Amino acid sequence: MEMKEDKDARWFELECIPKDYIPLEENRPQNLDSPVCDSIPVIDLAKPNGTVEEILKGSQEFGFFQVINHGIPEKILIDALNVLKEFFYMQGKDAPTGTIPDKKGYIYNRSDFARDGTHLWRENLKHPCHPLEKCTHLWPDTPTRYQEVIAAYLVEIQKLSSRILEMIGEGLGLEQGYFKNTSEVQLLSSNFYPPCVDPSLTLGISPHFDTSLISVVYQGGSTGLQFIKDGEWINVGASPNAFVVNIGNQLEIISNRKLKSVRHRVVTSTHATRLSIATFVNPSLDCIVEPAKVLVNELEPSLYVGSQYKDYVQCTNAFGAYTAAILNAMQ
Ligand SMILES: O=C(O)CCC(=O)C(=O)O
Ligand SMILES: [Fe+2]
Repeated sequence: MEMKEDKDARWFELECIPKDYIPLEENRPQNLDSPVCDSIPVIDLAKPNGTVEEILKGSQEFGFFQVINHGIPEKILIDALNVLKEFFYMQGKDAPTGTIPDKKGYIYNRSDFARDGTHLWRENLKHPCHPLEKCTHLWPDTPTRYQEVIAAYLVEIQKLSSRILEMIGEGLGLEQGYFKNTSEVQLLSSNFYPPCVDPSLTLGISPHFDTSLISVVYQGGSTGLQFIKDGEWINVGASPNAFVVNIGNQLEIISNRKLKSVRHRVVTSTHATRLSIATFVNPSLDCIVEPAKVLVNELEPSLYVGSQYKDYVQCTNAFGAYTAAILNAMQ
């Protein structure tokens, strides 16, 4: 995506990287020449057969796959990227960070902290999305189109993610509709990663696992997302109309580890800006998450103790630094 680079002098006129953005040597991105993975499945959802098997293969081997021909109108995707781009451009140097949602609302952060205390090379906007009708009006209202455009985007993500979860359920041998009333598109997290003069010294997002069932990411053809495979960082390819889907910890539990939640990160680029929209499809807060009964037997005993998703979120700070505020806003 073309981005004009006049947004914020704090990001774009930096010729050397401030010390507090540089992690300890062992936490820096090593080997930035990692290969682009051509083996993670790119699944054509318009195909009549074989998609369930491909989705399962991607989820077992890599924890990642992409989907194309998903039927979501391109305009909805482009509008969403554009309105988020405008939102990020509007946050001035002096904009307050860490806006805590009061009841419901949103959180905007610039250069938030990685676990080791260094700053990440990104800006981030996060907000609850469920139930949609009840939160739309509490999201940013500048740009003025924000709420309308993002709500339209999320309606499509709800449909797409239900379809994908249904296929995953089928592949695992779960009863039809297993996820139907127990999963929600709960959170949106959008990231703006400006170019960086030395990508070997910074991280857009540090290595992490997602705490979702699945995460659905639109990256508009940009690069930077990497996942780990056999100890090596692999780039997720950039196809403009594809969604990247990855398996989160909750689905790893429900599948009794047949599907893998895989560590991933975002690296920066010297020339390209990355804008991504991650949506987290999570269990409803009061769900008890445990391995599905049909996947547990004498030969394959349960590998996890069940726990309520809300407790899990609370105990692991699953929604990031503002988990308590977001949880509060969601209840
Ligand atoms: O695609 C991205 O920019 C990173 C999204 C991600 O991994 C996350 O928000 O958990
Ligand atoms: Fe993630």
